[in-house]
Amino acid sequence: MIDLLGAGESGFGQFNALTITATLGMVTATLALWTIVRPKRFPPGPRGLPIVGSIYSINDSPEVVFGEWAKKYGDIFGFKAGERWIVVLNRQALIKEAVLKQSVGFADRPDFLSLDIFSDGFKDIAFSPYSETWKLHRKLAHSALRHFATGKPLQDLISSVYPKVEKKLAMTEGQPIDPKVLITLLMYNVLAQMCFGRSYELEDPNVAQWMNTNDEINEHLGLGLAADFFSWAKYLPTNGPWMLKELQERLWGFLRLQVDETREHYDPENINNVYSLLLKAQEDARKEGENVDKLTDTHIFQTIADIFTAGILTTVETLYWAMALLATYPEIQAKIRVEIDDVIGRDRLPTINDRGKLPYTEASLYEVLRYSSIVPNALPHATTRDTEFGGYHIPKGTTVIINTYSMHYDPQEWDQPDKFLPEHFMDGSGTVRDHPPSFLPFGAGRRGCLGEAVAKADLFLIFTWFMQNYTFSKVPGKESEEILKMIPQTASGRLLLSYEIMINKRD
Ligand code: HEM
Repeated sequence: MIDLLGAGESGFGQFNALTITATLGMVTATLALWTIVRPKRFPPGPRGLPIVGSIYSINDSPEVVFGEWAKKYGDIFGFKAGERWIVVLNRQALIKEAVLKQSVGFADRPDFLSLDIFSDGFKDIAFSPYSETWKLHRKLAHSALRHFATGKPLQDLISSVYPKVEKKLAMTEGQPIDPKVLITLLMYNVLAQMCFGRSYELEDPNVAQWMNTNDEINEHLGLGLAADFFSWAKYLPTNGPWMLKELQERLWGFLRLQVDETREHYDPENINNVYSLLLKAQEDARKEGENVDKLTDTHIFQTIADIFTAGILTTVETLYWAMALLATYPEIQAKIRVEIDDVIGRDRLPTINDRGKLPYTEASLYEVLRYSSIVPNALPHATTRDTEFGGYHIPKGTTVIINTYSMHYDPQEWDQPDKFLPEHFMDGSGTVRDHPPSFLPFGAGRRGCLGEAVAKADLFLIFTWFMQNYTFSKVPGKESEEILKMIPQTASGRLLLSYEIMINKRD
């Protein structure tokens, strides 16, 4: 007998299974495709793949990938990275329009998990959202830096470290040296005195440990965490967030010792370092009966951590580039030295008042900042509100990348941008061009670098002192070796790989 019913059931069952599978497939495909449907009037850009977007393309120096996309889609383009829509701004007109003219609209930061972990819940200055709390801390930090990190106090502070550097260099005279350790120790001392009123031996093992931890962070987390782009990734048993927490604890642990010590010796009648000034602000607010929710110990710790870390790492990387460039271009080095010998001579230290009198030296330093572009995409911004920009609509909360590298290497703005030429910053009459239009190494506007003035003064004093007293050259026998090689695969910046040079005292 033919089992009509059974056959019918089985046919119906098969039909049902097929329909369900097909429907599920279609729903999944639609949902997946929906993940890359652009918001209305969003800037054009690469389409990317469902779910992941174009994140797979950002696997090496993002600023280079962005340059390629800008050629294809224009100076403003957008793409999806995991769950995030990202807009990238290129070249000076658009970047300045955003950070200077529409500063508030672009003043937020994205809520990446990595930044959340690093700033103890966005309680620092650099990564916290645009808010009243951020404004308060930025203002406080600004005023503290004005007190302790400008003019004569800064000059005295920096020159107090020179004897330690001289001693160290005397020990390595005639031998190849990787100057990274030396300049980190120099800057560490400067920042420790500025922030905590404390100095360190150049050989202090804690300093070396602090440096290694920073290197580890760059190495393992240079391109951020998966959870920065996929919210569900924080539930995966991967070790990214855990590793970041552990590294952060190590980094902050050491800083905490200095914070506790400074607190122990805190004297409101004698405020002589940045951290004590922040404590005083907290104490005053308490006395006035003000709400100190925005001025907790964690906030103050995070502010000092920002100043300390940003203040050391950025200046060190810039000086590291400067030394490699000087060793590579001895003829530029010789011209700088002639100028310094003429204006300052050899018998006194360079001072902050020498600024403006050394055009070629200053032009060379600006060229180091342009050529190195150590922070090529600034820090990530985000829109504070729905924003009309460049003929497009950028929804509130969109991550925005300011590609300052595109300004610094723009062939329409610079003659031979790929070359290291101090003349880029000189005008025809021998005067330094300190604000050329396509130059923004510190960002600008609301979120511009808090330490720009400090960094420029630090760099001027240290660079000039080194040039006045030492020569930099490639290691004999290795003259043809390239030392300007960058660490690949990192979003932490354009950082150089380790190198060795000769640093010899001038006769
Ligand atoms: C060569 C040295 C330096 C360079 C190239 C540099 C560059 C930058 C850049 C590009 C930004 C991001 C701007 C933006 O997002 O639009 C930034 C932010 C910042 N920098 Fe610097 N910086 C340097 C030195 C310093 C120093 C010495 C300090 C502290 C003493 C400092 C503290 C900060 C802070 C706190 C922020 C975050 C500002 C905010 O979000 O409100 N930087 N810096």
